[in-house]
Amino acid sequence: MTDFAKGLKASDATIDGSNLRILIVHGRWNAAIVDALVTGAKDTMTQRYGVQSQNIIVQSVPGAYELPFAAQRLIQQSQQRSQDLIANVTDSMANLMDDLMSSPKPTATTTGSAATPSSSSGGAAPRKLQGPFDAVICIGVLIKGSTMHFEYICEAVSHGITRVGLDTGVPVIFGVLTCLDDDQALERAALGKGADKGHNHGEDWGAAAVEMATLKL
Ligand SMILES: Nc1c(NC[C@H](O)[C@H](O)[C@H](O)CO)[nH]c(=O)[nH]c1=O
Ligand SMILES: CC(=O)[C@@H](O)COP(=O)(O)O
Repeated sequence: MTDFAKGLKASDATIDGSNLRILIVHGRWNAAIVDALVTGAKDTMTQRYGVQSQNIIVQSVPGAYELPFAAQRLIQQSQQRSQDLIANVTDSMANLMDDLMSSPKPTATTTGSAATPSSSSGGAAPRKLQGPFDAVICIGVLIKGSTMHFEYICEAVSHGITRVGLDTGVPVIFGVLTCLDDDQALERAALGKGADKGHNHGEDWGAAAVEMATLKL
């Protein structure tokens, strides 16, 4: 990795990520390298940008080829869940207002406490709204073997991840290493065998996710 590239930081550390919900989807091939990349992304988001660890959701899939499908489905489910929660809260508030409007007015002998909403509103206390994901990071490690399988997966995964972001409107960070040998992958997870361990690209992906999430494009 050139020195120039090492100096590139995706975003300004002053960005506040404390209210962000981030999804990390990762493959299980080359697991030791993937795990280092996931840790790099999580640590950067929590330690540098204040993202709360409980707001970083991690989902594994068999391999890189499954990343676009899983990212799309999890984004759609989070968006639907958020819409359902809002609808439930809206219904509960409407029922509560109906109850309040139909309850007898408090008299002078009332003990002075404001009429408390009856439980007939039926709605449970609204759960903490679990909003949709603000950004997604797809993490995988593809290492070329002896056939063209590598090329086909790289092509499918890169196009697939791009399409998920464009189709859902949620920023999806391309966190897939496409390496010709093990050493290239190790060095891009700061696990290199030489004196220079390399640079953990997961850190850059975490920073990019926070920046894209806060841009609210
Ligand atoms: N060779 C690698 C794979 N191959 C598996 C595919 O990603 C996929 O899971 C399988 O073809 C079933 O659909 N995956 C990686 O993540 N990394 C590799 O090096
Ligand atoms: C990226 C791959 O799918 C690759 O590791 C598979 O190896 P091979 O091409 O030798 O089957």
